[in-house]
Amino acid sequence: MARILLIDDAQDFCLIFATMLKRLGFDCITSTSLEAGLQELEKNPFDLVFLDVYLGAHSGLDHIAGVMNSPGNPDVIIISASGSGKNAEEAIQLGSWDFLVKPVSFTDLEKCISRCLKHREAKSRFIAESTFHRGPIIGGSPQLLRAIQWVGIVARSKNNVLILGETGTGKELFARAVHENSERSSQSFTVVDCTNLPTTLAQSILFGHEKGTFTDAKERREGLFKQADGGTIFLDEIADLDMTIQKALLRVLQDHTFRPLSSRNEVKSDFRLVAATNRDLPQMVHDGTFRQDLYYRLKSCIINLPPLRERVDDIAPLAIHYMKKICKEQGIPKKRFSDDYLQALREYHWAGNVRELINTVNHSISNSFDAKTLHSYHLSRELRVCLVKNNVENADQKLTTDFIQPLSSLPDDHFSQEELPTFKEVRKKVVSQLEAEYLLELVNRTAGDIKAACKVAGLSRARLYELLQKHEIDYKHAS
Ligand SMILES: Nc1ncnc2c1ncn2[C@@H]1O[C@H](COP(=O)(O)OP(=O)(O)OP(=O)(O)O)[C@@H](O)[C@H]1O
Repeated sequence: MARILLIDDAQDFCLIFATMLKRLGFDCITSTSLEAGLQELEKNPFDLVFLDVYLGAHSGLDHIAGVMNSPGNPDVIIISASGSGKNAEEAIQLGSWDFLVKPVSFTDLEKCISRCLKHREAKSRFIAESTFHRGPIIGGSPQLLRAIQWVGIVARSKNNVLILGETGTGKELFARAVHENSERSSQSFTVVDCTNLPTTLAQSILFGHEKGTFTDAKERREGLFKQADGGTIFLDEIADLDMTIQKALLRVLQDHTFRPLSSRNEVKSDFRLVAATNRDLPQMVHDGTFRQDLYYRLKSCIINLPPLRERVDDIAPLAIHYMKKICKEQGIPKKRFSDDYLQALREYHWAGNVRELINTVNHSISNSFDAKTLHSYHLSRELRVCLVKNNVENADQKLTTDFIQPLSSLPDDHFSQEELPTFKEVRKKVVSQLEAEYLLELVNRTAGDIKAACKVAGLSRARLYELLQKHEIDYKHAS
């Protein structure tokens, strides 16, 4: 029987809800606070979680992803006393199955639960039956596994696919996975980098041309859409296509036919389109730089790739995999990772995602010479500055000596006194050293430009002057 949890701070509602579910034949566990609910989720896997929006100081909406990533990967239904359209939209965008407004009628509740559980069952049957080849995709975080599951489902359909994610999240890797797991896997996978497609030649590169169409057209050219016949065409960075090509593409997507430049005949191609972008397409549609009709055509099947900072569990396996690969390529023995190195990787924000992580590991390997173990001091200066800055800002919440020590060695005499200093004294000393280290780097990087320094550091001019004075740093004579 399905396991259902309700997290709602209204005790009387919990009672009524549990009674309604009992009448529907379900046992429902109820938690009257978010904390209690999250603990309940860690104890036992659930199939379905009803989550209130206003939970004391918390918003249920902020915890949809967390709940969905808990053991059993439950589906989430948001339940709220206020029927705010904005909340409903946000809930669905964040992955909630439905949005119910209190009071919920017995019939609506029954319908909603039965649909959700039926869909959940069908999905798990489908996943159990399908064999998904993840190829070179590394990682086991719940967020990544969910994306992989979805790729498995999407790959078997015939739909066009749109992959969304920040730069370096693996959009091309996932596009290949869609192809490799589809019935077209034995056919070609054609990659088009729309960013580097020269506008004047784009039509001819994509759709082909006849001999003599323009001065350099010495031969007839087939075009990439024809080459992809039977296979998959991957349009990377589709947002960079110019408006004329967007219009032509829309037609090609509708009919799967097109006319090469200067040709009298239409050409047919049975391709499957997978497109990707790291841009905000709805915003581009709003700004008039991306065609709305094309966007609607593309968005029927979307794969969202989460950024690396939201799936911290993938960082170590990825780093280890790429460390082994790089060492093998360079013909050197494998390196070990110290705890402080892995901890530093976990703390960083990875704006460039997996691509940046690979470059970082590569840099650390070169920087470690013949050392067998990588430590945080083998990381690039830029990354260490970011970490130090982060650390200073969050010093009060997460100051722990084992994390700070590798980033910035403690003062030499830190534990040399006979008596162990108080935690407060050590903290003050270490924070002060980190501040000085950061400020020196800041001043050097901004070449003494105080305005730029304030912007980078996110500090007011007065606060920055105060800190510079405290550490006796002369910003005017930065090297
Ligand atoms: N989950 C993963 N497992 C293994 N390697 C990965 C993973 N995700 C990304 N990579 C690697 O990271 C690098 C960047 O990935 P990819 O080119 O697919 O990103 P992208 O999202 O298409 O980036 P961009 O938007 O900049 O084109 C590649 O070397 C890819 O192999």
